[in-house]
Amino acid sequence: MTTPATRIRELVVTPIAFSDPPLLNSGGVHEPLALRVILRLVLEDGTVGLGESPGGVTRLERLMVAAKTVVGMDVFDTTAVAAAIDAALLPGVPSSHERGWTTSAVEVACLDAQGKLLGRPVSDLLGGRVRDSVPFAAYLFYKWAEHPALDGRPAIGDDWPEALDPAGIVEQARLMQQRYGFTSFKLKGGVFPPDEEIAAIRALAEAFPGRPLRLDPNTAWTVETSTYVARQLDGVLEYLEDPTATIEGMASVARDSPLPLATNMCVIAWEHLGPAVEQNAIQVLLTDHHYWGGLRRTRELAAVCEAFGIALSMHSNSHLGISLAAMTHVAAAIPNLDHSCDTHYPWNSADDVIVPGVLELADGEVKVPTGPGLGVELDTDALDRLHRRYLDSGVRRRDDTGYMRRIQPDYELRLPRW
Ligand SMILES: O=C([O-])[C@@H](O)[C@@H](O)[C@H](O)[C@@H](O)C(=O)[O-]
Ligand SMILES: [Mg+2]
Repeated sequence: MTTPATRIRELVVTPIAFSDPPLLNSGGVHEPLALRVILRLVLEDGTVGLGESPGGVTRLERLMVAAKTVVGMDVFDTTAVAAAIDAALLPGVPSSHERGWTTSAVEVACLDAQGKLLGRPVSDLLGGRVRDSVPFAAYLFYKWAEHPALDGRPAIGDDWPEALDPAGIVEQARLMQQRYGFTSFKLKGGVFPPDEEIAAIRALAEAFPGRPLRLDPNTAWTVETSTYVARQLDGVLEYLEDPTATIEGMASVARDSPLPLATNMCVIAWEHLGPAVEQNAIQVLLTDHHYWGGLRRTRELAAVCEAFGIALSMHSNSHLGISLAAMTHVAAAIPNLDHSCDTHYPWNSADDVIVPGVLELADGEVKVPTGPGLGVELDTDALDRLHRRYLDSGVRRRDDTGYMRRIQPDYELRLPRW
């Protein structure tokens, strides 16, 4: 009997490390290296599907379990592939959200391989694209000019100036606009006292009149502070993202907030949707295929949001081009994408693992690739280089707080802080 060409022969799992600037958030500061894992799903006929997952040793170990589980399965059986990985992880990983990170990355690699076999873009496998390009927002961060010299290592600079006050944030927004043409802006807050961040948003509103603005302090505020900020920025922000923790906390803010509230923190698994809807805790969901079960499940999530009148946006973490391609395909296939998507890509794109040329951020948008699968090609030299960097660096998990403490020993993580 011959082996079907669509059978999965191997899943190659490669951890990588790439440069990241000193971006500040409510939990500390980004380290000089960020971690991801690149997947190559190899079929019996030699077709290779690409995937990209957030890194860190825990996620890596789970992907290694997935790599053993999927061998011999058919690449078109994505539901069975996800169920098999889920079952293999379940004994040690009770959280469906946590298991979702692994199944999602493998699903993207399966869809890339399917598209290559069929000669069709992934967006076609998701029902077809409803837009030819996907809008993204500039993701603004308070940042230091450079990673300071530490433990004998010299300082590490980058091509974005320091941004620690409203003028610095406006300058960063102008650069983002010049370099990528963004027309909407998100500020990562939770770094300075709320009135300083309100001032930064007001400065952006003055510099970019009529442009959509958002603020996301990653739960740095109490319910009272969140309500205060929402009232201050009524008519200025399109939405306020995760001002405070938990569905209950967000529901309390929502009762008194004139602004829509958005989340990528308190509604992160299917079982959270019921309580969030019952309590009217959120008006916008930032979806993320990396943990919602992949691209098809994200499409389904969009339909659920439509049913309950929840608007849709998209979340991002530090990522490279395979993830950007996957985000672009799924966003292209979702009719009710109500807001431009987040992306960290400008902060990290210099170190990408894909061959340049297909995915370009221009005019604040990414054109949906029309080639087979995700439409991007792996740069294997870049992959080898970033894998070596991972091996040599010794960095094995993201630790924004620990890194901040090495620079400012009296730094304390407090959520809420204000
Ligand atoms: O990279 C960061 O510092 C962000 O805060 C990230 O960790 C968040 O996951 C994300 O961007 C968000 O919207 O909350
Ligand atoms: Mg967020």
